[in-house]
Amino acid sequence: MATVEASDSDGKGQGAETSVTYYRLEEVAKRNSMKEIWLVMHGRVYDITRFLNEHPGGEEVLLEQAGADASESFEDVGHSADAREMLKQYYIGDVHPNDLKPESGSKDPSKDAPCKSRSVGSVILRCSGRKEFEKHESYLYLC
Ligand code: HEM
Repeated sequence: MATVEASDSDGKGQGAETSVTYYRLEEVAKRNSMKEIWLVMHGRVYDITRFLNEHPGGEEVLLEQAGADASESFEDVGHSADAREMLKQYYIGDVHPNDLKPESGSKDPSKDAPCKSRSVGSVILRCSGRKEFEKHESYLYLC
């Protein structure tokens, strides 16, 4: 696990610092039981232990994905915007850049290029697997 500090990316911040915690996939994989269950979705790590009993789709499907990347199964179900909003409260950090894989299923070869992660000043720029900018807290994610 690693924590990286970064300042506000728009430069208009009040000097407030935020940090992101990176988890290795190896570490996530250990959280695979009802006692502690973590999932990876789109490069982000979620501790969904307290959500297990509340999931409208049941705990079984979550246990099947425990400790692993559940992005595809989550998208296959066609979860609502509400479900995506709920996710935020379980977010605990990002997958370590060295463990990031390009998202598969894209027919566009340009999207299959290996993901890059780099630091520009105090801002972490990271491939999100999509050709668009995405602002998350004070980080800019791009491909
Ligand atoms: C923490 C992550 C997740 C959250 C917050 C979440 C949330 C929800 C919510 C709110 C619903 C109700 C329907 C909707 O609003 O879309 C739902 C249904 C469902 N979810 Fe999840 N879900 C998560 C992960 C997963 C995963 C990884 C799977 C894996 C297959 C899954 C499978 C299902 C299924 C099968 C249903 C029932 C769909 C139906 O009855 O039509 N969910 N989930």
